[in-house]
Amino acid sequence: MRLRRWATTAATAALVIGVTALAPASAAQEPSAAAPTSYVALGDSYSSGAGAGSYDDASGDCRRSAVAYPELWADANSPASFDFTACAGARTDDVVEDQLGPLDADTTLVTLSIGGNDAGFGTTMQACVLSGTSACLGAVATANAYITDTLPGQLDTTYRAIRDRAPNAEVVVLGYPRLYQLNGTCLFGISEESRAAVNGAADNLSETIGKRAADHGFTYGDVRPAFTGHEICSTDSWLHSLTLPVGDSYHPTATGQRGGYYAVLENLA
Ligand SMILES: CCCCCCCCCCCCCCCC(=O)Oc1ccc([N+](=O)[O-])cc1
Repeated sequence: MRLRRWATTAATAALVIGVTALAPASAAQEPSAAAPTSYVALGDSYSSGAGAGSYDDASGDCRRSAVAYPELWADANSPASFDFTACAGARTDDVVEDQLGPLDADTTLVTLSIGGNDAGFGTTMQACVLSGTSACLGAVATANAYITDTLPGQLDTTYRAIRDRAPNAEVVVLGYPRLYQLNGTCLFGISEESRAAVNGAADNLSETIGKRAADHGFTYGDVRPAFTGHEICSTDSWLHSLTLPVGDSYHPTATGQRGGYYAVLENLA
């Protein structure tokens, strides 16, 4: 074996010239150790950690949290490089235009959640909260039609751009939780019928994202099981209900980032 012969030759040379510690033996005998991990975290507010607190001041309106799942993964796995470009409010085209800078052929891991804002997460929840059940059901129907008809193509474009820029990376796409525990312990808020409809849209969104990810050879992490029992109206919610100011509304708490998102990612990458 060429490398073993090189190691023997080097050891001999070391003896001849009187060097006793040229290199650790393991370094010479394991030249193909795994390449260092280079991690890039893309996506929207569910990935930036809006709602979790401990924001990086420098991230401004992107609201990147020190306890968002990408930071938790980086803390636990000490990648050689870590770039966190996820941003609250991001849509698919924002990822392509603003977030892919750090990706290159050395990138080994990419994670993201994306698609909820394209599908109208904010306007849908606003209709549900402010305008009653019938408006909510209408807004959810509009979101479902978008998720079925338009979002798949937008995800394809985004995933292709990621693969082009990071040809060697494992790409882990994370979905979204159901927001509500049905028949739970909610004293106020939207109607039970509206809650069920919103959950249905969350399922449609997660299933659509999972299918597109699989078709691109990406790994999909379904967070719905991890959040089960921790939805709004449960007694141990990992999601904010309506908050003031509204920016944290319907987003994971710090516990949700850890127990819902990071736990799923750590099992996959
Ligand atoms: C799409 C249909 C709505 C039905 C509900 C589905 C439930 C779960 C899906 C969650 C999708 C969340 C997408 C990401 C949310 C996001 O970035 O929120 C923002 C957070 C903050 C801002 N902002 O401007 O500060 C804007 C948006």
